[in-house]
Amino acid sequence: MTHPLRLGVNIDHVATVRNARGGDTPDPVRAAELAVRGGADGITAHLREDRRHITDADIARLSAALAVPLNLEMAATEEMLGIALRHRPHAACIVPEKREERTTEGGLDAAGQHNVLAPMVRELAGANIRVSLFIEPSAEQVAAAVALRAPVVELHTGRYAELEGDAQVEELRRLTDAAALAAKNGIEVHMGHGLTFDNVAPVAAIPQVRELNIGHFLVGEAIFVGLEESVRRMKGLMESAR
Ligand SMILES: CC(=O)[C@@H](O)[C@H](O)COP(=O)(O)O
Ligand SMILES: NCC(=O)COP(=O)(O)O
Repeated sequence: MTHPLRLGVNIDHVATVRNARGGDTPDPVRAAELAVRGGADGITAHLREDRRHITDADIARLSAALAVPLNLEMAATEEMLGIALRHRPHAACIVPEKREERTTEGGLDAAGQHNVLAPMVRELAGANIRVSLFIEPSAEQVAAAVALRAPVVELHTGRYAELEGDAQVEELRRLTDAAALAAKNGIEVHMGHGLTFDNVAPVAAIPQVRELNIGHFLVGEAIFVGLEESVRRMKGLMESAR
């Protein structure tokens, strides 16, 4: 059975533009509302340790204002766990962070960080927060998510987005295989990072995928057509691919 495919719109880079001048505009909350009008099923926001874009105040305002689920992306730290437990978003996605990175460069090493992640997953789940692990599309990392009893994985599509030709086809096969393995083990499958109008369809066509999280491209496209329209077009491409 092919489930309906949800779109989570990541509004990090609305905050990037806002922070460029240190003012209040463009407002990420207004962006979230426009994304929802365009068909977003949820909003994703990454509160990075360095607060380079989304801030603690943004998370508080989004938590109060959103009519759709908030997916908080967070590093596996005590600080971020405390913030998540305080705001209790619908979902929390644990992602790797490296200070010097320009953007997320890969998935969480769930296999190598089992002992760090296990109590965090338990505490978030105990607070009725749907926990997701942002991992590479590999059997090892899917097995680690099973061992951690994570209800959701988000498979990293950044490599797929960067590759071309046969290498991209091979990465799509890795994503397809990892999605099937995760679903077979009762884990809900999401995907995200680097997805665009041009590359989303083959990912959206993977039957086990329940949610795509897309941000940077949509915010960039919004400069030309507006965020509501860029979200609407992405949603249409996702629905046509199913
Ligand atoms: C985890 C992921 O792929 C993105 O959602 C993440 O937010 C990327 O970090 P930046 O938004 O800072 O590029
Ligand atoms: N987890 C992926 C996400 O939220 C958005 O990633 P991107 O589309 O900004 O690359």
